[in-house]
Amino acid sequence: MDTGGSSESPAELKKAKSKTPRKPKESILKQKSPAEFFAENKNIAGFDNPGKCLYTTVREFVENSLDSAESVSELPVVEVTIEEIGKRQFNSMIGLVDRERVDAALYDDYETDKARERRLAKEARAQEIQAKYASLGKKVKEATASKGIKGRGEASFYRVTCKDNGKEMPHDDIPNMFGRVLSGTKYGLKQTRGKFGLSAKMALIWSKMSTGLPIEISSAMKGQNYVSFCRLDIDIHRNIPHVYSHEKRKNKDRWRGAEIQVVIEGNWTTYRSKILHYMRQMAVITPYAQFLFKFLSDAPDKNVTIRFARRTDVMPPVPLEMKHHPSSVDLLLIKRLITETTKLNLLQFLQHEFVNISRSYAERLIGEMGPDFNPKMAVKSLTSQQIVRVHQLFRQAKFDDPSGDCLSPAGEYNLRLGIIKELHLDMVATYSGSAQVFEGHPFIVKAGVSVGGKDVKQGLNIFRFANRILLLFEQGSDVVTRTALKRINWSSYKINQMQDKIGVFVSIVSTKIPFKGTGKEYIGDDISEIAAAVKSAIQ
Ligand SMILES: Nc1ncnc2c1ncn2[C@@H]1O[C@H](COP(=O)(O)OP(=O)(O)OP(=O)(O)O)[C@@H](O)[C@H]1O
Repeated sequence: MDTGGSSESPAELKKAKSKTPRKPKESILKQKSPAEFFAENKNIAGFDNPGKCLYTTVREFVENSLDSAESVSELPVVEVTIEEIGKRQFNSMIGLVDRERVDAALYDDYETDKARERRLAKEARAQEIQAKYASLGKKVKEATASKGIKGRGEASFYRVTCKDNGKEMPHDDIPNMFGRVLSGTKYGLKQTRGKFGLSAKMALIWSKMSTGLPIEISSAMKGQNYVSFCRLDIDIHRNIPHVYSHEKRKNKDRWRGAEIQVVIEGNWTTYRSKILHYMRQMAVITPYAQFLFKFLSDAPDKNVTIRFARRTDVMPPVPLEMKHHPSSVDLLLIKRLITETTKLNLLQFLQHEFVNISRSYAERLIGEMGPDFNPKMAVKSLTSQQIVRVHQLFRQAKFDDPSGDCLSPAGEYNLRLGIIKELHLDMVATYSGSAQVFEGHPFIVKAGVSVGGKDVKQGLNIFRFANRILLLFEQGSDVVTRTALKRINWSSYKINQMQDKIGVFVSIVSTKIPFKGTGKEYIGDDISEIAAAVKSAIQ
C-alpha cells in the first residue's frame, strides 16, 4: 500500500536532489544589429586602419557630394577640408583636462636613458654626414627618423568637412540617413556612386570608435529660408540615430547644398599621397566638377591647398532609374515586386514591372507557364509554386538585352579632356564601347590609352574608374589590371610594355557594378562579359 510518504533514505534523497535539473543556461543565441556588425568588421567597408579610415571618409563624402549635385543637374562644386587637431585641442573639445605624463616608463614610447643617448648619437652622426655631402654639393637623401619608438604611438585627430552645392536632404530624413546603417536613397536600379546606404554611417561609426564625437550635417535647398542642422550619433546596438540637436537655422545667404563634418582618428602622414592622388584622379573623371582641397595644421609648411578648376560645362546626362530586366531577378525579388506592385493582374504586372516585356510577349509567357495561369489572374494571389514557375521561365526564356539609355558614361570627350589636362600627356586615344549586358544589367566600358606624359612612370600605369569612382586598392585582382597585363599584346601597337610610359584608363558604368566587398575597391575578373568588354575597349 502506498502511504504517500517518502520511503527514501537520507542518502538517496541527497542523490535525488543533486539530480534536480539545473536552471536552464541562458541561451547562447544572440542577435547583432547591422551597425554592430559593421563596427566589428569595419575593414570590409574600407575602414581598415586610421590612415585608410581618413582616406575612405574623404572618398565617401566626396562621392556623396558628386551624386547629390549630379542628381539635380548642378555642375558640382565640392570643398574638402582636413584639419589636423592637436591632442591638447582635442582634449579641450571633449572637455578632458590635459595631463602631463608622470610615470614615463608606463608609456609605449618610453626610452631608457641609454637608448636615448644611442639614438641621439646616431642622429647626430647622420646629420654630420648630410652636412658633409651638402657642402660637396651632392644630393643627399633626407635622414629617416630612427625606429626607436615601438607600439601605436599617439593618435592623430582630424576634422573632415565636405561641402557641396547638391540636392537638399529632407529635414525629417536626416537622422535616418546618417544614423541608421543600411538606409539611403540610392537603392534603385540607377547608376550612382553610392549604393549600399552605408558609407556616411561608417564614417560616423569610426568617429564614435576613435573620438566619440558626433557627426554634424547642414543642408539647404536653393531659395529655402532655413538650413537644416543636425548633430547626431548612432546607437550601435539598436542601429538607430541618437540625435543631440536637430533644428532649422536661418539661411541668410540663401545657401544651397550640404556640409558634413566628422572628427576622426587618422594618419595624414601615411595617406597624404593617396588622398591627393584620389582628388587628382577625381578631377580627371569629373572635369565638369570644381574641387577645392585643403589640409590645415598648426605647422604651415605641412598645409596644402589645391584647386582643381572646372574644365568643361558639359555634364553627362542624369542617369535614369530603370525597371528590372527579367533575366536579372531572383525569386526573392519577384516576390517583393509582387508585394509592392500597384498592378492588379499578371499580364499588367509582367508588362509594367519589367523592361523588355511587351503586351504580346507577356501573353506568350503566360501561355507558356501552363494551364494554371491566365492573364487576368490577380498577381497577388500567385502561390509560391506559381512564383517559382514564373522565375524558371524568366531564366530560360529569351529577352532583348536592356538598353544602355539609363546609363551616363563620363563621355569620351570628357575622359580625353580630363586625361590630357591632368597628366600633361603627349598622346591619348580614347574609345567608347556600346552598351553590353551581364546578368541582365547594362554596362558601358570606356577606355583611354596614353603614351608619355611628365607625371607618368615607365611601364603600365593603370587607372580604374567604376560609376565615376576611382578604384585605388586591390589593383592586382581587378579585371582592368589583369586584362591590361595579360590579354593585350602591346607589341602589336609598337608599344613596349616595360619601357614606355603607358597610361591605361578604364571607366565602367552600370546600374550594378559587381564590386567585390562593400568597400568598392575593385571589380573581380570573374565576369566574362565585363572582361571581354574591357579587353576590346583597350584594344
Ligand atoms: N552630401 C549629400 N547631399 C545630399 N544627400 C546626401 C549627402 N550625403 C549623404 N546623403 C544622403 O544620405 C544617404 C546615405 O548616405 P551613405 O553614404 O550612408 O550611403 P549611400 O551613398 O546611399 O551608399 P554607399 O554606402 O554605397 O555610399 C544617401 O543615400 C543620400 O540620400
